[in-house]
Amino acid sequence: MIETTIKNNALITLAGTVGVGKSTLTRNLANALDFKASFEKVDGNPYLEDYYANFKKWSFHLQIYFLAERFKQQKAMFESGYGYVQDRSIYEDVGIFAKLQYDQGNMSDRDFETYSSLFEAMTLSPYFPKPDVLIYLDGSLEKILERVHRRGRKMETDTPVKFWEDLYERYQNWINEFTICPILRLDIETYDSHDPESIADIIKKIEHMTAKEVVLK
Ligand SMILES: Nc1ncnc2c1ncn2[C@@H]1O[C@H](COP(=O)(O)OP(=O)(O)O)[C@@H](O)[C@H]1O
Ligand SMILES: Nc1ncnc2c1ncn2[C@H]1C[C@H](O)[C@@H](COP(=O)(O)O)O1
Repeated sequence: MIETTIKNNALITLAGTVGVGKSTLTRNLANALDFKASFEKVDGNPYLEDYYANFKKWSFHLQIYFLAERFKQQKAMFESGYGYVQDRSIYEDVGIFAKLQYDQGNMSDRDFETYSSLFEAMTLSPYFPKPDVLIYLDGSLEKILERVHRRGRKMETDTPVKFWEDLYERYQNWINEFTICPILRLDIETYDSHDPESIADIIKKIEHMTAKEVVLK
């Protein structure tokens, strides 16, 4: 565990496209800070494989499932008083994934409106505070695809590269418009998640971003 000035009830959220390294960094940052880690569960997701096989049929079901999971996750974090590193933000679900499928005609107007109003109602609840910082992981698409293939989830490696290119481009646009909380951008070529010095360096950056303003008397 590292000595830090980051408040022990902080919420640090990681964002970035599939395979960029969120789960790995979430785990290592949480360990170093002695924070809890909140992961997005892929194993046991009842829709994910069907979704990749048929976006049109399963997009709405999958999004509702992710929202429900996210809600339970947020509630658990709220009730335990935070001190969490969170693997992926809810803002990506709606702003990137659901929107992508809607724009490509895989979610109807009616389904997208139902989904969006549910999302808005949820985020108005006290379970959804703004993160203290959002760490955005970025890198070249080539490097990210290499990681997706190394990890080897078949449903992802079988998905045409066009989908990953589209997702990647949407992420670039989304983060440039994101204003909900402070953003720490990290280039994945500049750190090693398994190296304690890299993690310490990232923690220093978070400290700078979350430091309270010093009031001079
Ligand atoms: N800093 C890193 N250097 C090299 N490989 C990494 C690094 N971080 C993650 N990986 C690898 O990349 C793949 C995707 O990482 P993961 O953390 O599962 O990404 P995400 O949660 O963003 O989908 C995994 O095989 C993981 O071991
Ligand atoms: N909201 C989502 N819609 C569609 N697919 C999603 C959503 N959230 C996550 N996913 C997918 C993308 C990956 O295949 C897995 C896990 O994501 P990862 O970035 O590897 O943590 O779920």
